[in-house]
Amino acid sequence: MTGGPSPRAGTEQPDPGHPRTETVALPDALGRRLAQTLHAPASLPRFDDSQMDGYAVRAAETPGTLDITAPVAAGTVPEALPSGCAAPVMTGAPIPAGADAVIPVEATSTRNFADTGSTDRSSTESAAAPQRVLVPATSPGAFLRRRGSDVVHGEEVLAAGAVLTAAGVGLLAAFGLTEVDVLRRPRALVIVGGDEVLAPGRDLPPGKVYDANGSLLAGWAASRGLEVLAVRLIDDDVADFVERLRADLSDTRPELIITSGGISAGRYEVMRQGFAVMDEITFDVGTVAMQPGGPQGLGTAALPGGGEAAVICLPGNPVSTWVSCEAMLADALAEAWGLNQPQPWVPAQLAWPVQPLAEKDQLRRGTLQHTPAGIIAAPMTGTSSHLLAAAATAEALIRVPAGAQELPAGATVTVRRL
Ligand SMILES: Nc1nc2c(c(=O)[nH]1)N[C@H]1C(S)=C(S)[C@@H](COP(=O)(O)OP(=O)(O)OC[C@H]3O[C@@H](n4cnc5c(N)ncnc54)[C@H](O)[C@@H]3O)O[C@H]1N2
Ligand code: MOO
Repeated sequence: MTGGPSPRAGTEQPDPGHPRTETVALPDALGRRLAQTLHAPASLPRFDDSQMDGYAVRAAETPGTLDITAPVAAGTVPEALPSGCAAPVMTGAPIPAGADAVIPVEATSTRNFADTGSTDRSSTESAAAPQRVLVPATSPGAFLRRRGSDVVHGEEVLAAGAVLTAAGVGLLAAFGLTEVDVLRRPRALVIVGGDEVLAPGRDLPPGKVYDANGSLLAGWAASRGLEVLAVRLIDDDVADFVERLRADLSDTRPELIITSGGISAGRYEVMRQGFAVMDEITFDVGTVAMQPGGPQGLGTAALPGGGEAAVICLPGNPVSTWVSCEAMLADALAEAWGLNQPQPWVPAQLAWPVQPLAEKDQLRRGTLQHTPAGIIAAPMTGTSSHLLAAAATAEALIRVPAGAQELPAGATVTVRRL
């Protein structure tokens, strides 16, 4: 089995029941994708300003001794600079008309504004403040930040679909924006369970286990850029599962359904048995040549009134579920919906010998050490898919390709940092 959810262009509207974009407040826009191309609504900087705490001068009047005018604080509008004068300007302050360069204060006879006189922004009076300053030679444009030198009004700054980084969010705020239109996150429904699986927080009768996968999948899906609509914890009652899923298809209208467990060869395989009786679901289950994460299901669910959801069924062992997400589903989401790219697979050298499986790639959990010679990958002891505690300390997946021969220490494998 290859692939993931049926690929769709990142901006396509899969469900007519939901708008393609939404408006979010700026801090919440981090990591979201822009709905429309952004053209700069203003030039940045908005005015010529000073790059340094220093003196605004006419370059042609340097070097020399100049009269000191009133200081120019950031956030004020200065008088024009008379000839023969130097205006103290603070970083970010507008440049007085007539000045064409700034000389950092430490390059002048003043050395440091902090020790010279009043902190009253409007005051020109100070017993300690010198009246004249000796400045070195400079040239026009020195230490000036020209209006529009970052971006010019009307210029394209970010393309539709671009992921907003922290710098991107800061840029929107610098333009004075408080909210932005972003592409809606694909809507995911998580279904986990089995008769033995109970929600954490309750007493645990003998033979039962707490649901690890609901939280695991919900957290992982949100971190990959999905909107998690709900986490449904079901038991092995097939009729109940079908009824609840039909209600969810109608009410929550997911674009992706991620299930965990209930798909292998047992007597009680609720997902597999439930999907089989639902006409609105096409579904196939098979095995990929990978351990953990062998059993996998893939399908689609038709939504009432139009639209469809991709159905991804992951094996129930917690490490199998998790490894399936990190090694396959992340790539499928990036390809299908343009969500964040997972870490690349990169070469590394085994820290110690490893015996591969004969016919399946094995995804060992391990730690990485970065050395001048490259990355050393140390696989953890134990390969079984119930070893969640070990997985929780892993830094990387280590792909050990199928083969008969033991791989010696130093053999090259590929690793994906988690
Ligand atoms: N005869 C065969 N048996 C099994 C095969 C096979 O090929 N033939 N494959 C094995 C492999 S590999 C895996 S992986 C599992 C996958 O089984 P299911 O996806 O059907 O998962 P379950 O049987 O429901 O559960 C497996 C295991 O995981 C625990 N589990 C399930 N859900 C949760 C949860 N939400 N939180 C915590 N733990 C969970 C469950 O209790 C079981 O221990 O099948 C093998 N068997
Ligand atoms: O593939 Mo199962 O996931 O080995 O445990």
